[in-house]
Amino acid sequence: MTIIEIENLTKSYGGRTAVDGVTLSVDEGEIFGIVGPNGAGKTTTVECLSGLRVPDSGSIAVAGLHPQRDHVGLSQVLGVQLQQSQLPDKLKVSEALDLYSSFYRDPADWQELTAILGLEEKRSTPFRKLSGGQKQRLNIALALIGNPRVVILDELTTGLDPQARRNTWDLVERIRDRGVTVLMVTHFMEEAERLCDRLAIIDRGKVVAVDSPTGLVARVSDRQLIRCRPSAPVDLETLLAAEEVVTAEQSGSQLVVTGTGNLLHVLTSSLARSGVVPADLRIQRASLEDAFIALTGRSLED
Ligand SMILES: Nc1ncnc2c1ncn2[C@@H]1O[C@H](COP(=O)(O)OP(=O)(O)OP(=O)(O)O)[C@@H](O)[C@H]1O
Repeated sequence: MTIIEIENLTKSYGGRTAVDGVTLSVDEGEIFGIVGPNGAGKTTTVECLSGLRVPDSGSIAVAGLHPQRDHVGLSQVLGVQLQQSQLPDKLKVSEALDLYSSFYRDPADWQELTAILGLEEKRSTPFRKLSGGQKQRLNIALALIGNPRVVILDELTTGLDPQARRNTWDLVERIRDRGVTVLMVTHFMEEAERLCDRLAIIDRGKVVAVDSPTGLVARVSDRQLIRCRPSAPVDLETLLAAEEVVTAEQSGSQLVVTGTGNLLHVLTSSLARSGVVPADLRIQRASLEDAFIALTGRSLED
């Protein structure tokens, strides 16, 4: 079932187009990513979705609600964690959670949320004394406090160290496991690849492609490259006879095979039939980053 529907959304700032005809739909229960370089229009899109900005044209529905007309209803079904949200320095974690709970008819149990988010020990700590990761987790708790059906997470892991980033990914999966639809904005390809069921690549205000991470990679290339060190010389002719194998070369002790489909199975079973054991076997495939470059003509850092 579709829970977010965006059709032909446009938004300009002083004559400069930030979002240029974006059409997207997000299914209930999925983790959907919006990926694109700085300035692509990602934040503007989610700000329009959450009712913080008024679009120039186009239509938006979240759980059937209109972000401007049904603002009060929307706030009960949508939780938002925006980039760089700030709380007053002296506000304690428990005070922030109490305050936000009071905005909702049926708030979540924030004691449970702080336990899930690893903030139990920080309940009496003022906002300014929290680390970057703890602030992020508090912002996530505040986005979840209203028991939303949909949560928007914008650049959730920017500024976090690799460990904190991985912990946050686990957390996003746990949020989805609670039945919440997650719409996340990111410019980290690894994050999108790891977490998102589907994602939209946005570039210069337009949607370039929408698909699963593997679907996007396959659009660009399903070519794989396998390297290994076989325990005995390999009959390359036999390997090349397989439909999946495109090239097979032996250089020194290394065997390098490229191909498509279930290449790994074809290679390992062929070697096994001749009693050859492949050591140090490594597979390389195109990455989401490669797909992004092929689809947009530039890298995320451009
Ligand atoms: N309030 C504003 N006033 C004027 N221009 C703006 C405003 N907000 C965004 N823009 C411009 O609109 C374009 C899209 O910005 P937006 O923040 O939506 O992109 P983004 O993809 O989220 O980028 P980032 O990852 O850097 O946040 C950019 O060119 C940006 O400079």
